[in-house]
Amino acid sequence: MISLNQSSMLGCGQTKALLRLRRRSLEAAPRAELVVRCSGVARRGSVAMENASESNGAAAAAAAASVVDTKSAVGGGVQDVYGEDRATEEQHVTPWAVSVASGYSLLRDPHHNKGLAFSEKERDAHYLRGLLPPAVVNQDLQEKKLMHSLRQYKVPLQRYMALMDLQERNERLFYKLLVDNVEELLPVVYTPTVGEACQKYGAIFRRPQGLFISLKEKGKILEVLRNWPEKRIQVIVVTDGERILGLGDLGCQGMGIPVGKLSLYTALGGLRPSACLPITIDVGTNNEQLLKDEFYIGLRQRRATGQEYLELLDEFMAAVKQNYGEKVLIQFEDFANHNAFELLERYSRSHLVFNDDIQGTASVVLAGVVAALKLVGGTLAEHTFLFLGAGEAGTGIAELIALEMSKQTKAPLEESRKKIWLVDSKGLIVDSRKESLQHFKKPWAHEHEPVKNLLDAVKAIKPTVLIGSSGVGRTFTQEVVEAMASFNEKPLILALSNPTSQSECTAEQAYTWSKGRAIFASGSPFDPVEYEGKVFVPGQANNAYIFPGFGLGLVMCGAIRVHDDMLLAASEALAQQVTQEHYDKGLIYPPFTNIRKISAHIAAKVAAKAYELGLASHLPRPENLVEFAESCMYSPLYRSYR
Ligand SMILES: NC(=O)C1=CN([C@@H]2O[C@H](COP(=O)(O)OP(=O)(O)OC[C@H]3O[C@@H](n4cnc5c(N)ncnc54)[C@H](OP(=O)(O)O)[C@@H]3O)[C@@H](O)[C@H]2O)C=CC1
Ligand SMILES: CC(=O)C(=O)O
Ligand SMILES: [Mg+2]
Repeated sequence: MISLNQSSMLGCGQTKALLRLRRRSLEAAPRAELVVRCSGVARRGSVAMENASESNGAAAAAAAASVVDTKSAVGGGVQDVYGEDRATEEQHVTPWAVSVASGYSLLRDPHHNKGLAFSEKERDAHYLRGLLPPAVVNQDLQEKKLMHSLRQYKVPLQRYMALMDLQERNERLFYKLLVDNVEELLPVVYTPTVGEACQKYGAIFRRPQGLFISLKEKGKILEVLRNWPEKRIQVIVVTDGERILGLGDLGCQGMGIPVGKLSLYTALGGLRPSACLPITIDVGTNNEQLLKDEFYIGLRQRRATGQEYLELLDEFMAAVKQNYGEKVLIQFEDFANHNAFELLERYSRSHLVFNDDIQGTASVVLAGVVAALKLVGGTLAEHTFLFLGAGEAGTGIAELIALEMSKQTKAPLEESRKKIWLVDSKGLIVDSRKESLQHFKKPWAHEHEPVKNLLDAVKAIKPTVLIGSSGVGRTFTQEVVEAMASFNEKPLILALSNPTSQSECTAEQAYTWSKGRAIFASGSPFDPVEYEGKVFVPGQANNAYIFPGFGLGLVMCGAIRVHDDMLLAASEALAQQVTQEHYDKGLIYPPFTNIRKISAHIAAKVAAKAYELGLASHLPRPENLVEFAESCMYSPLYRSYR
């Protein structure tokens, strides 16, 4: 028999096929999980047991031992992950033990708990009698009940907390809710509510949901990684909390962002929850309010910078590679731009790194713009772009649009860049400012006289596309939108800043001030708007469309590096999912309801590009990459336990 440990070394499609085969051959016998304990911390080993009943416990243990990874050495029945079996007598080792999750501990294990959905047979086999009330209900009914009770909460943060509790209690049910009700729940686990959750994270903190790596852990980051109970990590989302959405420095409380992003990796992209690791690097915070807050959960010091900061990051990146290998995807999220560009550059040749704010946002916005061409006409190169905000999102998007323009027109990149203008807090970026500009702004310093504010820049540049990426709310004023509408039949206006409070304008403002002519999308969702008897449905221009499918594509082909052409491929795949029906509603993105299908197409295009570029390591290349992506996706449906 092949162990689950062995099977998980296979491609995920093969693993699924194997699991199906096993399930059939064992006649869906209920499955118990081995729990490996170390100093009181429950560790899950992906090991199947033939039978967990007391009467044949010895046989079960023997069977379990026979199915564990071949790497396990001197007995123990557990893979020798950290070389303890090989340790000499002088070396310290971890006291591993093996036990079976059943009874009360099974109910308390979020990965395996099914609540009232445990069948009569499972209740007998797993010592659950009396621990549950008599009713047996199915997962659909559990979902119906939970959605009903979630809808009773009028305060979004209460919904957020209820969902986080569910994730901690019953992981599969949490993901089933998220997958089946994505449009309704996305604003709860993600922007805008996750922003409020981060602001109040200390006060609402109950149980840690990811790894906290602070300056205190300097020199022992590898050990900290080893404290995490899962070993086969495929995606890490890491933040240092310095630029959380448009809310600024939230220090250690930024943890809500990696947790939220990774729940989308699973719900929207189908990555296994156990393969996802949220991490917050705590180097302090410059947020005075948090430093004074008695409930603050992070280091109470101002941010480390320079050499001290980089040394911690270097140690972290080296430890990740050492512990999880070359192919773990590290997604940087919500770092401040003075670190974000440098970190991406620093590790892009040694690690599989992706900055969602720079690259994921670029890919999603390019897709929206390309789709919008069907509504506004012209080619990419025939449009003129103006950004409010020249940071990670703004310059990241600008660069990818310019790259795509150049590919289409065969013009040099410098020429394409001239169609794109950016405004920062000091005004239009022009050549006379070049010397004092941060390096990522320099390519956008075009010849022009100085312009101090957005309205004057709009009037001077006359853009066809206006993109907000400033993190400052209500900066697309009535005058700005009216100016856009005065020289564009259909102005394309994207207010990307999150959360809703920081959106450059609301959907209602965009439609009303443009007299119903704007094509509008925003980073955080807005409800449909009725203007002069017509209903306008605003789209959501958010990197959540891209990163789950993008990450799945990288993981499923075993990519070793991210390449710009993969971002273009993801963007193309997303734009192709916009149908005439969507265009008829004025949408430039497909609805999130179809996101798993969309993610499969994105993953397929990304993987295809990786194979083409020689950056994929899982060989041979599957013939049908869309089908392969779908076959890799995690299903939140309950499994039967033998
Ligand atoms: N929808 C989506 O998918 C995404 C949305 N975002 C959102 O975009 C926003 C910006 O993120 P990011 O680019 O990473 O942030 P950065 O801090 O890197 O960039 C912000 C930019 O906005 C400029 N700016 C700030 N205030 C003003 C102002 N009053 N007028 C003009 N420009 C101003 C800054 O100018 P200066 O350089 O002079 O300081 C800077 O260039 C955030 O709200 C974030 O939530 C980000 C990623 C994805
Ligand atoms: C969406 C996102 O990544 C941000 O606002 O930072
Ligand atoms: Mg972000």
